[in-house]
Amino acid sequence: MSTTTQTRRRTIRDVAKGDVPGVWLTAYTAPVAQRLDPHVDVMLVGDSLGMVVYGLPSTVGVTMDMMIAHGAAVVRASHRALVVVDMPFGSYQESPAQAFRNAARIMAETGCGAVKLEGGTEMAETVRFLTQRGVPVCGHVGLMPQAVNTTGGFRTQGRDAQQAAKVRADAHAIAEAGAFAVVIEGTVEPVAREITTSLSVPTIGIGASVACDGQVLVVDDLIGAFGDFTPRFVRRYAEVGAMIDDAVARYADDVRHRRFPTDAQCFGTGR
Ligand SMILES: Nc1nc(=O)c2c([nH]1)NC[C@@H]1CN(c3ccc(C(=O)N[C@@H](CCC(=O)O)C(=O)O)cc3)CN21
Ligand SMILES: CC(C)C(=O)C(=O)O
Ligand SMILES: [Mg+2]
Repeated sequence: MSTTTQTRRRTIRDVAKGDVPGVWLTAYTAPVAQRLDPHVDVMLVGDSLGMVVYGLPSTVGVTMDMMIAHGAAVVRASHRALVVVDMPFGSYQESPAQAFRNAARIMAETGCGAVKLEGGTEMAETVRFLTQRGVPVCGHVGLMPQAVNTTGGFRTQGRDAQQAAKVRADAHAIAEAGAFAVVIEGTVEPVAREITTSLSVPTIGIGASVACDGQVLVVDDLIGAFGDFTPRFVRRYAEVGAMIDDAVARYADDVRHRRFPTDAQCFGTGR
């Protein structure tokens, strides 16, 4: 028996609704997962990796194989946080059976503790099908990036009464179907607050106000490592992009002026 502190990995029971807000962040790679693991409750292997890691214009082109490769890396590099893997576009919308087949493959091949899928009332039957068969599901309502081609852009949801009613109905349907948590993205505060008050499972906000039971962000956004755009809901806690620029510029200058390498970086000079 090890004498070091052994903490078993968080499960969906450990991230239930509570007084202390849940800390969720995306992670796509082993080195990042290793750093986040001590600090967060949940690491989300988000399909945002398509835009952040692969330079795709949206999350629509993300594949099962991409999610599985990154999900497995994040699970390998962590031991404490619950790992949730996004189901990519096209892997679950067809039928509950298709969703189960792909969710089971994600869980078996990554070792993650849960999957997440986007959708509201139309996905409730699928969420019920999965949760009744051993697949913990996190919902995702409000701004649903995989629907970018039907919504015509990444648009905040719930600003008018009709939209607000839809986001509310979506969150309730998914929770009622057995989701252990519901991500609310890009939704105005009154709607997020009402949903949070009326659900028994935690709401996890991203651009959905402090009223939610927890928060999630794309980690590259919060450390300033993603430069293509910065949604209004992001707070930058570091400027890693600028640090990389500076480091690489200095390296390039040193190489061009033969200041790198020096003897300290060599295995023997014969001098
Ligand atoms: N790096 C990154 N961060 C994310 O949060 C993220 C991704 N990628 N990729 C997948 C989706 C796409 N997301 C996005 C993308 C753009 C906006 C955006 O431009 N929003 C505008 C205006 C929205 C409005 O007012 O309707 C903004 O100013 O925030 C928001 C969410 C969130 N997700
Ligand atoms: C931002 C979160 C909620 C997400 O779905 C993702 O990163 O793909
Ligand atoms: Mg996603």
